[in-house]
Amino acid sequence: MSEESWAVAVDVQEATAPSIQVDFSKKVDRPRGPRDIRGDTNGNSKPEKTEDAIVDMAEQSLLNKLIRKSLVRNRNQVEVLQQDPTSPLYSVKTFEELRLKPELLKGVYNLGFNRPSRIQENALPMMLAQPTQNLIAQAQSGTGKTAAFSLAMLSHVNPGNKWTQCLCVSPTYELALQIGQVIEQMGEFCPDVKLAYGIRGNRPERGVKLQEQIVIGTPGTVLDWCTKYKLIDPKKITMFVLDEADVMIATQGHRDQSLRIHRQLTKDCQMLLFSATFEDSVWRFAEQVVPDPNIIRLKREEETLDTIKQFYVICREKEDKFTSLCNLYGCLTVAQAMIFCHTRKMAAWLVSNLIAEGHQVSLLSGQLTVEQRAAVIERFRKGQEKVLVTTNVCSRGIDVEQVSLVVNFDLPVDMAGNADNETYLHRIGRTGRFGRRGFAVNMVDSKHSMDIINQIEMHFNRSITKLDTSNLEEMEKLMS
Ligand SMILES: Nc1ncnc2c1ncn2[C@@H]1O[C@H](COP(=O)(O)OP(=O)(O)OP(=O)(O)O)[C@@H](O)[C@H]1O
Repeated sequence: MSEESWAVAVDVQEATAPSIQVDFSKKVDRPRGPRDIRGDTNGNSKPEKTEDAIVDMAEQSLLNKLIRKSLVRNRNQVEVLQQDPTSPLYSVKTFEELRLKPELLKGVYNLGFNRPSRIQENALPMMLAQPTQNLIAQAQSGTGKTAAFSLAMLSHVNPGNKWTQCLCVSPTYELALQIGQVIEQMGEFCPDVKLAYGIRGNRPERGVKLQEQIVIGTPGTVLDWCTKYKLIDPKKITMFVLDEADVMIATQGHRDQSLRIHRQLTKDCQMLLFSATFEDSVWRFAEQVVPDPNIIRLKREEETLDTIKQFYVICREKEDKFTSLCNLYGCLTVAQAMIFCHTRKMAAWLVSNLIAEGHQVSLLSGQLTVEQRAAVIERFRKGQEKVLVTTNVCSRGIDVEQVSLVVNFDLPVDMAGNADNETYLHRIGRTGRFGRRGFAVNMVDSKHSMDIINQIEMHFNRSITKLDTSNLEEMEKLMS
């Protein structure tokens, strides 16, 4: 089990224990060619994901969508593997070059998109090409995948034909709604193109074929609509989009339903598959669903420790850690800080103590709904609270540019109690971004946690300096 799912398990256990209530209102890889995507050559397989981890993946995707207001910066080059390497590779720098219908172009500009994102530059011409081409695209969340396939669907349909032509499946009800919203906004000036939501609770009349050209939904309902209720004729589907493939295949049922929908489509149907990550299992699934694919991949921008000063503070127990934290915070002119705890209970304890000290703190906890979490992040982003306390599980994907201090109140460890270097990098890589300077402070409360600091130092080959938070002068000097 990964540290993340382990921490989820800890949180689940803790959920049954009485928790401290905080009143916020008071204070507030590997890319492989089309012919080379079969299985893992090392024979390695990742452990099965737990149910919690699956829920967490879908929730994380939704959270990302809710909090994201603009494209994620990424300076990496897009990798393109064409099915036919001899065919010219088209990429566009403007939306005009795509020769979209004027009303669709108007919708794109109306969303505030001035030019295609990196992944869109290559993906859009491929998705709109004639004869049609299949595509597998991988890029992290926030790089413009949803906008890309929404545009492709809106451009693809013939509004004069009153039947479903594009099918898009997404892992959850909420994610489907989010995609639908993008399609609706982008298609605002295309009144003849209609969209239906194939999600639970939505029951059009049985046996009467839908007139909507685009259907977006979850695999179970969409499958029912195709087979049981006969609302859609799968043979008339000419574009099939599978979004968030990594989240989809994490649930066996979704995976099978997606394959059953796919099996009813014709071989001429254009297949498009999107995923934020690409483990081997995703590749194997993609291979089943997308024959003869073009592949586009945008690597994640590497996180780096280069612009981050790292420290550790020796403490005894949590009260002592708390005092150190207050000293530290008092000494620094910190824009914003993120503090990581291992469990929900510890995070709640810390928040209540910080609030009692008069700090403006928010808590990002697994007990909150996704919408509440999005609201907490949004407030933090706007600077309404300067400190965000969180567990690792809740914090993935949060980019707040003005964070200049990250505190590991609890150090990141794996199941065996060893340093979790990847999580360490994720956490502190949030600060010191885009050339800014950042600080990371690690609380060390045992010999074991000192060993972890040593492991982290060795792993990254960067020294972590001892800091005495009771010595203001020294601290100011070191952190200046
Ligand atoms: N060409 C563009 N120009 C400006 N903004 C864009 C462009 N394309 C997308 N965006 C915006 O960037 C954000 C991320 O885009 P989008 O949701 O399409 O990315 P994604 O890769 O699908 O990520 P996620 O899976 O998290 O939704 C959205 O707020 C979207 O409106």
